Amino acid sequence: MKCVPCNMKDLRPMTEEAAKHLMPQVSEWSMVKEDGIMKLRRSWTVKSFTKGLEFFQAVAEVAEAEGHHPDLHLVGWNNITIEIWTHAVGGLTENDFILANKISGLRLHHLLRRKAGDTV
Ligand SMILES: C[C@H](O)[C@H](O)[C@H]1CNC2=NC(N)=NC(=O)C2=N1
Repeated sequence: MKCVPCNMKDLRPMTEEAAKHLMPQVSEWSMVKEDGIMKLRRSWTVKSFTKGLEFFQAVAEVAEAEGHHPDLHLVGWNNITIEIWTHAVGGLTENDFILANKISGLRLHHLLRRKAGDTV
């Protein structure tokens, strides 16, 4: 499935209930609510800062192909957190789940720390 443009008139954030229903499809991701905005969030620990940038590059390619863009955080040199939400509607849309799923499908094992707080 592909993302649809976020500026379509009829695009509205999904309800928390609807989002919860979709969560099993992005099982490694969590749903968080921040300032009233629901987001998908996932963290990884990478082997080095440079590997973190490689990780971001791979994610950027998916984001560009979809025309849907995550918030990328690289903090404390090797901790990556990605948040996905639809800025245009201030919440979650199906696009966010599509993007999360595509990011989960990337083969990025070689960039990750073994004893990571995350099992990919
Ligand atoms: C037209 C195009 O789909 C929009 O400008 C997109 C670009 N990427 C986007 N990404 C995200 N995450 N949210 C948006 O609202 C958004 N808008």
